[in-house]
Amino acid sequence: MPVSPSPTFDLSAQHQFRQQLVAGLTQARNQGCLFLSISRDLPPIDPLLALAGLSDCGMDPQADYFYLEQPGTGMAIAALGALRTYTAEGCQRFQDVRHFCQTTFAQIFCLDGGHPRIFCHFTFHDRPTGHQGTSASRAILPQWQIHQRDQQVQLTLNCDVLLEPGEIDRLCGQWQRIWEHLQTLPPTFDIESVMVPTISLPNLTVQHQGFVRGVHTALKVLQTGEMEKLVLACAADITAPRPFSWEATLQNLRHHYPNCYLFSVRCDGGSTFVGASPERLVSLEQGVLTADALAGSSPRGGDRHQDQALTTALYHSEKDRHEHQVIVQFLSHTLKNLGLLIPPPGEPQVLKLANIQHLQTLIRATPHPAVHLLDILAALHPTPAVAGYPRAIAYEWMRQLETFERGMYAAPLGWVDCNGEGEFIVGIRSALLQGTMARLYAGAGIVRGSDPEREWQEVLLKLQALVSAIA
Ligand SMILES: C=C(O[C@@H]1C=C(C(=O)O)C=C[C@H]1O)C(=O)O
Repeated sequence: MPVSPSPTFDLSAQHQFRQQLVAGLTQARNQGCLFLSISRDLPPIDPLLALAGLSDCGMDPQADYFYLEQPGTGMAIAALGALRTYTAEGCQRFQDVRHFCQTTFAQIFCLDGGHPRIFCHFTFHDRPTGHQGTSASRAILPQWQIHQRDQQVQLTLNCDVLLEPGEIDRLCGQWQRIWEHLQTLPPTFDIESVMVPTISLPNLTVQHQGFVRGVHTALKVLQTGEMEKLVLACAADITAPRPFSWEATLQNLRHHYPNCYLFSVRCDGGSTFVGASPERLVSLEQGVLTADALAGSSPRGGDRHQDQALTTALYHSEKDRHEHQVIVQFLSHTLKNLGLLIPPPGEPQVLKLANIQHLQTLIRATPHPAVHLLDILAALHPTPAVAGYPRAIAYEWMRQLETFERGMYAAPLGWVDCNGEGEFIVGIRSALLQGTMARLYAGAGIVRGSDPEREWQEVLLKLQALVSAIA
């Protein structure tokens, strides 16, 4: 990906932007590139607010978008519009997406420290059936991107190098409108304008019975020793009097779950997928590769004393420690088999969220230049945290015992950049919103010693957290 030295134009002025765009397009064409990427530093803004308002800047309200934020660390990425899209399905889908990303990055000419990213989302199964129109894998080079890290915010525009003069005018006008929009944003979301959630869970008798039946079957299989863990999930459908808003839902979630990864993406069927996941699958940033082992759960206590008692019980629970260890071992072995160096993982920590707490171990590894992040994804997904172990057997049982299609639930979602760095999270604690309808997902890991009713309570806790945030 060729990169030009940084010019000193002030991109906020439209005529200067035009000059730089035209010069950049020529340079990009001369280098044989197909795309140009221009970036500009922005003053601190709220990236969610920025994305939510971009549709007022002449963007198609149905345009593709992607949002990922971890409020606690100040990381946020928002992308809008699709310049190039790729879809794939089948067992080679991660490798196919890697090939698309590498080819696309090689065709981008980056002006002025530009840092384009490709956003990717996947479904849980590599050939989903009967799902809501979402491709098994989708990778998008966006038109617009806002990236925030350590208080630094950057706006990036990606465009085709073969723009007609009329299209250049249109793009300059759009840049100007977006620039003005970002300048006039209030510093934070106007909480008054956020729709207050008023929905409650529907009657879940059928799900409850089906789930408990599934757990009993799983326990019998676990007893034979043929399987060590199975993750069973369920879906709850909700209808609201007015259409759901992913922006309002995210705003509610970011208040309750600042330590989680908040995400939302438009699916290719027109629905939106939204959630607050505590689980990173894998990230590679500044040369450090990290994968999260997250499993073993307990509710939070009503007061400090009770909460501490629950934390201690979780930490020392043989059943939860075993459930957790299955994942630590799986991640460590899989990364080692890919040729990565891994220091021995430490003892688990307890990750406390608003309503639930989990055992968590961060697995660090030294990346290998020949192993792309998407190859790591291919090897890791689905981990025993969301499928079970051994994977093939867990898969069979999951398909038999779950009566709904997982879609994007529990599947990877994230981004990669031209240096091969990126971050993927696991799309749990999530919902699919389509107009006035929402489908909420939640699951729990079953191991020997699991109690069916307690596991159902865990699922219910996760569903309740979601239902109290969707708006
Ligand atoms: C499957 C889910 O969560 C997973 C299951 C957990 C458990 O059973 O303890 C904990 C975290 C996640 O790995 C979900 O939230 O839907």
